[in-house]
Amino acid sequence: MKKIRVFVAGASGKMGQEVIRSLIQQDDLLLVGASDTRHQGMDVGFVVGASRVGVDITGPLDLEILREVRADVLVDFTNPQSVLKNSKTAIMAGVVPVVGTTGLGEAEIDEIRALVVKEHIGAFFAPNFSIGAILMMRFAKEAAKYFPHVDIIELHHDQKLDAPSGTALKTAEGILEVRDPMVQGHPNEYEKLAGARGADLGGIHIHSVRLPGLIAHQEVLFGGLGQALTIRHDAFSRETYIPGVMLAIRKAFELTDLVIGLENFLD
Ligand SMILES: NC(=O)C1=CN([C@@H]2O[C@H](COP(=O)(O)OP(=O)(O)OC[C@H]3O[C@@H](n4cnc5c(N)ncnc54)[C@H](OP(=O)(O)O)[C@@H]3O)[C@@H](O)[C@H]2O)C=CC1
Ligand SMILES: O=C(O)C1=N[C@H](C(=O)O)C[C@H](O)C1
Repeated sequence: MKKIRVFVAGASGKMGQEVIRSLIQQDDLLLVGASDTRHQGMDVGFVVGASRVGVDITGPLDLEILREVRADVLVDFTNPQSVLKNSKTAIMAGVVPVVGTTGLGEAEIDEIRALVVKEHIGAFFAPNFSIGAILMMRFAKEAAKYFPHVDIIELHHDQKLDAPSGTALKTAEGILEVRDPMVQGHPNEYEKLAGARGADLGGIHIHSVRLPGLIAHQEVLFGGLGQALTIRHDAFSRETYIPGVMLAIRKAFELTDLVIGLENFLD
């Protein structure tokens, strides 16, 4: 059986470490390299069962490293500043990027889409790899057909760089596929403190909370006549994302275009 050769960028970060711990236990996937700007030049040990598996962390990703190790897939959990360059480097090296890093704007996604077409290769981006979060987004889209008034509160750990979260944005975009943009709240309302009503996407207000102790949480709050409906998802550990990442590596390997969202790989 040919193993899928996987390179991980952001390897010593919170997500990168979880991904590597899982990757080295998969029979059909092979970790061929790992890069990180924080711990470059280090051999990081991962304990699997009774053994210690050493992984060399190289510095920032480049095209030569990817070619040298004959990677098939690049998994990227880095940061909003690095992800565009890393994804383009992978595509140019003939490697399929599987990207969990959030914070890219529409223009940057369009750039990736154009490059994917030009280079005849696949690419996969997912703002959230957790099945519970995918269901939350699906249920929110369904509820919005009946409850057009909706606010989103996303809550994350205080090391998160981008706000609002990729998941909150995708939830709002999904809702806007089923209900038109509209003004929510009183038309004459005003903010006594800037930002009090949160960010606004098509009238959907998005509120971002950052606190130590949190991982990733989101509430989608719908208000209707004499009633309210709340859909909430909590990630209590980063293990929640791993089955989705492993599935995406296997599926993305066969892609020939840009696909966004894990829901595309679910029945
Ligand atoms: N899609 C999903 O399901 C999920 C997405 N995320 C997203 O994934 C990203 C990473 O999250 P998290 O693991 O918590 O973040 P961390 O900050 O813990 O890890 C990111 C790591 O990437 C390193 N890095 C930065 N630039 C590069 C580069 N060019 N090449 C190699 N490594 C680099 C950082 O090093 P340094 O400190 O030197 O910058 C850091 O060690 C975030 O955008 C987050 O929002 C997180 C969880 C789930
Ligand atoms: O930074 C994080 O931690 C997370 N980021 C993603 C996002 O922006 O939605 C996914 C999840 O919420 C965890």
